[in-house]
Amino acid sequence: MIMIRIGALNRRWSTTIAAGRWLRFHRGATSQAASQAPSHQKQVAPPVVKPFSALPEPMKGLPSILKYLVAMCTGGTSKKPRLNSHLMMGYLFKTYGPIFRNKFGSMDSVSICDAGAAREVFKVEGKYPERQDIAPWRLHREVSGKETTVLLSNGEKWHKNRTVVSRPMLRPQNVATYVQKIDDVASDTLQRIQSIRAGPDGTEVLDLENELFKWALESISAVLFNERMGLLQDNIPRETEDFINAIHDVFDSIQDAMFPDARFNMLLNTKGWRKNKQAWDTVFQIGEKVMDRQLQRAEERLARGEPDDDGHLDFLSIINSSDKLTKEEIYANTIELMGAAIDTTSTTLLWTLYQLCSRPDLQDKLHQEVTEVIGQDKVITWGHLKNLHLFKAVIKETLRLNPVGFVITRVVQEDTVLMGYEIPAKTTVLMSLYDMARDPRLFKDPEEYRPERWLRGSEDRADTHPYAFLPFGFGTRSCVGRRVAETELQVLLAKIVQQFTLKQRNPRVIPAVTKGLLMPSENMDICFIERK
Ligand code: HEM
Repeated sequence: MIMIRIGALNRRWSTTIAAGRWLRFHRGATSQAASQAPSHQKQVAPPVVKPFSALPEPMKGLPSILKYLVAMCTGGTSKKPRLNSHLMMGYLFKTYGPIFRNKFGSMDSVSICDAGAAREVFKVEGKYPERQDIAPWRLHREVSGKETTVLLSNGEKWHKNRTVVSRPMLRPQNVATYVQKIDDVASDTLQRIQSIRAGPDGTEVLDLENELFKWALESISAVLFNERMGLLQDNIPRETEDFINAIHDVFDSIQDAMFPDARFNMLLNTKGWRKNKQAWDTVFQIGEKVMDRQLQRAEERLARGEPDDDGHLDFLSIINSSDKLTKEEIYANTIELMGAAIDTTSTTLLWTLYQLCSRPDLQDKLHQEVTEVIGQDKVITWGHLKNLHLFKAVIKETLRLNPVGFVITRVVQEDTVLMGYEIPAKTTVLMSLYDMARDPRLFKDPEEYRPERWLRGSEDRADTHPYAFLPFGFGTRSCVGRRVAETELQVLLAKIVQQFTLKQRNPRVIPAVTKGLLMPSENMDICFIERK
């Protein structure tokens, strides 16, 4: 058992009370801690804090392999059994309450579904916040001698890489210079959507998931290298196709390579591990080739004293000129950004289009907004984006109900107390965005897709607990591609709404499955019908 000083506990308890007060004030208490909070501070004895070992623990004592099999069976939306972590977590929260401990192979973590407790976690994330180890990805770097950088490293190493990468990715002045490239790609994507529509009435995009995936990869390549990969043409180069498939596999294999234990899977060379390794090998092999070509071009341009094609420096040239990173670190950072940029952004757009299909009234409102803000302009600019308020609200609402990264994780750096339990330093805490979004104490009518709740001045507007909605994470370790992702999403969505109305061929609810990220479980058969 971990010994914690009483003074430190009291201090933390008062912050838990503050979080609880917010919630009771707004919609009633959400956490156990809050519900136990005393009404007259003076007369009340310090609350009893339970030890770590008292945390509810599903399937306590069962071997990991058995737990894994049971977990596979609770993830029953897809045809074959698979580990649908978001469903499993939801089931466990319902059964064991908003906090429980999970021991799985070498992993020992605590899961929470409580905004006040999430706030407490971030208070002790430390100077160099750490996420849950993505062991299969890290182990691949270890065995192949590749660097871990902004996504996968920790401590001072992470900080050094993050500092270099943040500037070109997050500073609004820099992101504004990417809008033209993002707009170019979106225009080509729109043309492609128009030309490949098929199905009985010629309006359906048959493999929309893959088409949006190509859009996201084409967009991020334009931002990172200032190079178009040619993905929106009919005949894609073989190598590019391999790259796309490999990026898919990186996510698709993550659960099979991670559970019940990543190192064990590596040693046994299981199917999941082999798929993960092969995918990363391909991503590095092709990615490094593209970067070599780009760096050489950039150096030649520099030697001739010429700026970039459009007068701006691309991401790769900026980080290459920083002198703070080795060539291997530059490669690994860029590849990690690409890996993090593609499925996340394309799936978010896919979920948004799906949600819009059941809200024709909302499509009309979006059309009205885009007409007012952009009018007949062909190119969408940074200035336009500032005024697309409903578009922003729509994307936020998608990320509330369908957060592609459905849990945020942190390794707490100090002993703390969460919802009345001692949590020792170095414990990994998983915060479920998916379950918080469905909690009626945090969101009114939580299951309803209602973007209006995010609009200032709207009747539906309600205060949201600041830690209940974190689709891009929190603090210094939050998503470094957030601005780029939001820009890409707003620009393509605006162009789609300008030209089409959206309908599902067979309207139905599409459940999510977890393939590393929260993905649709089946093809959505969305039709793009030309607006009159
Ligand atoms: C809708 C799209 C996206 C979503 C929902 C999303 C979400 C997230 C989340 C939840 C995290 C973890 C944050 C945390 O632990 O606090 C993250 C980290 C990260 N994201 Fe994104 N992301 C998106 C797009 C992108 C794009 C386009 C890029 C690259 C251009 C990117 C690059 C990264 C990187 C490098 C990290 C790790 C940052 C670090 O550890 O310092 N993401 N993202």
